[in-house]
Amino acid sequence: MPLKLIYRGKRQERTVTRMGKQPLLTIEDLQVVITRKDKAVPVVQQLSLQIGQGEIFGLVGESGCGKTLTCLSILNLLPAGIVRTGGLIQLAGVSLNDLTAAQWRQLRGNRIALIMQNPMSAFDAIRTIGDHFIETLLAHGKTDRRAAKATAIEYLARVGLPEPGLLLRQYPFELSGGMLQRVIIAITLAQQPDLIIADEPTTALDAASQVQILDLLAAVRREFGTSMLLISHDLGVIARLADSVAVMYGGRIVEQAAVAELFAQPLHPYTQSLLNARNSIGLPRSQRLSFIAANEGGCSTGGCGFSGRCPRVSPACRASLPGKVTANAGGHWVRCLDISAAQMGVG
Ligand SMILES: Nc1ncnc2c1ncn2[C@@H]1O[C@H](COP(=O)(O)OP(=O)(O)OP(=O)(O)O)[C@@H](O)[C@H]1O
Repeated sequence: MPLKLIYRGKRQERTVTRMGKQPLLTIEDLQVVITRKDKAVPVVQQLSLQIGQGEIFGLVGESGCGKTLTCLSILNLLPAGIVRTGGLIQLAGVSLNDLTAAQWRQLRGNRIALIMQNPMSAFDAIRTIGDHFIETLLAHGKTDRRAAKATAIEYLARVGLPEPGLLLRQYPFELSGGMLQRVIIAITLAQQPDLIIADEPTTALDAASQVQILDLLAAVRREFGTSMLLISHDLGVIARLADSVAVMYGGRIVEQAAVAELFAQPLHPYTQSLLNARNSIGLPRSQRLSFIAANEGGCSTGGCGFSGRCPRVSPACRASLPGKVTANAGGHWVRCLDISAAQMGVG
């Protein structure tokens, strides 16, 4: 069932400013470290990105490259033993660096909402969908219980869930994974956040539910103008939804571009391997164009983190970290020493 949305107030203004010049989220030089056996191991380094109003920004990379810790840094929700040691994070031009605990509580959900990978883990098994929905709205100071129930019914219907009144009385185990993810999206939308962070929102779902949830997120952006940071290890998901994409490897962004540009002209050898691996899904392993081994995690502190696996490696790659090279127009850049002038569109 399609979203039937009526623009009101704040929402209407947001749609008008969609894809405008002022970035909604700015991250500059984010650094995150894990303490392991009294040693600080960097796991996210030099990470900078901007997400525009109404933009869907994809962050892609294999397991352990630092995608989730980047999201949790934005929400100040890093687990114990993992700390942000540097970087600036701004929402609509306002720094989030020095917020109090109360300000963070206010910001989460109301301004920035998180949709996680496994919808079941977001629910308490002994509480109904209605308990979750209504208490979330009340906790964010939106309204009284009666009005919260009416809002819950309205938003459950908007995300295409049938019989929302009945649904409020059901328990999480009575719903499929796809339905629970819809409930989470409904709860998220009811709080009218400026930014949704969707961390692998379809990974735990069956194939049919995956497509439905991706279509729903596309409709949310179209109808509400909400900006999104979409995390995925799957380039197919990014291609379907995102406007721009950053490719992460070993805790760093190694390439960034508009989605169409990245797919048409991937420059970093790691991005090329990711695309080749995707194109060869379904073929026997021996016939695949390439196969990428799992990343051990942690950032390289010497040369390029991909140098150990790179087919185009040179001694210089192991000696120093490649800087950002701007390629073509439209904000496409890459961290690689082996980029020719022709590839950069200047030769
Ligand atoms: N709670 C934790 N304690 C210790 N190390 C952690 C913790 N969470 C993440 N890490 C480590 O930090 C690095 C980055 O992890 P992160 O979860 O951000 O990766 P990811 O790209 O999101 O991977 P995945 O797709 O598997 O979730 C990895 O080496 C991971 O092992």
